[in-house]
Amino acid sequence: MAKPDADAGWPARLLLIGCGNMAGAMLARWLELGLPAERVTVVRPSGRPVAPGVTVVTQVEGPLEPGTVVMLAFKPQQLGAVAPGLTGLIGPETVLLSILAGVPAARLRSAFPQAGAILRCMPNLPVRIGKGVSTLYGEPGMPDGVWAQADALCRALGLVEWLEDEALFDTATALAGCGPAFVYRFIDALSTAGAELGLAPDMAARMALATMEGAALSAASSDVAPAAMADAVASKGGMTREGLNVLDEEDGLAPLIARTVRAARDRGAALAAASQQAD
Ligand SMILES: NC(=O)C1=CN([C@@H]2O[C@H](COP(=O)(O)OP(=O)(O)OC[C@H]3O[C@@H](n4cnc5c(N)ncnc54)[C@H](O)[C@@H]3O)[C@@H](O)[C@H]2O)C=CC1
Ligand SMILES: O=C(O)[C@@H]1CCC=N1
Repeated sequence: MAKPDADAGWPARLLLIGCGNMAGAMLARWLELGLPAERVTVVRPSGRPVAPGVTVVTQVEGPLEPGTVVMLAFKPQQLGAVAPGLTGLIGPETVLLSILAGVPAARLRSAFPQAGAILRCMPNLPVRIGKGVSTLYGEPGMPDGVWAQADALCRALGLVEWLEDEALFDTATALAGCGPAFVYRFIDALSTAGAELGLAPDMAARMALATMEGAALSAASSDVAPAAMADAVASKGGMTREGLNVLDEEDGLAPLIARTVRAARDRGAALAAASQQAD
């Protein structure tokens, strides 16, 4: 796994505004790969320690050093409440990286008009093991150096995909940001189905998880498309085909997942609206 160069790639200072499930996973991975902990400050209302060497404060304090990367990692609905305390500290030397679902760059720009650069990043939880997906979008005209720094930071977390069209950001969020939750549900459903048909629940859980892991890893290391791999499992006249016939019914898995992803995507607009409140 490529990691950012010790000095060129890691930000001179990294300020996390919020450090819950998602930012916590990102930070843990970065620290594991060598991000110097003393460069990191976390703002969190609880003041609870995050990791050895990382400074934790309950309120953001300025001034920020030039070149500070500020990562917004609280809930989108909190933007209106958090922005006023932060906006005066964000200047032309600050890079703002937002992982807030649904919140458009224009909304961030109106909250932080002085920011040197504004990027959106949509990671997912497997970043913790370097197997995440991060979708990135930068405001037009972003300096190359900022692009490269964000790219390197996120590449340390797994796959990186840049979007040119921000209108697709909610779709990318639904697919990859929310995606792990959908996959976890599938694993659970597979396991439950096995248990309902008589397997011991703990055995079914182990088998479902290992099957998902093996299937995903083999698909990732194969040139064959997943749809064709499914057919390769199905022996002619055998058992798999009977199962696939159910999944492939007109109202089977594909339309279900399409509705799932669409519902998640459409929630982005509501989060964008909520982020406008209390401004
Ligand atoms: N959980 C996930 O898989 C993903 C989450 N995201 C985004 O990450 C952001 C955080 O989500 P989670 O980590 O899941 O939520 P979380 O609830 O685990 O973390 C949010 C954190 O923000 C902190 N916070 C609240 N008010 C604050 C304030 N005034 N100043 C500083 N920190 C404050 C809370 O103490 C909490 O630790 C959201 O905007 C979400 O859209 C993005 C991609 C995936
Ligand atoms: O549920 C959410 O809104 C965030 C965005 C992607 C994953 N969690």
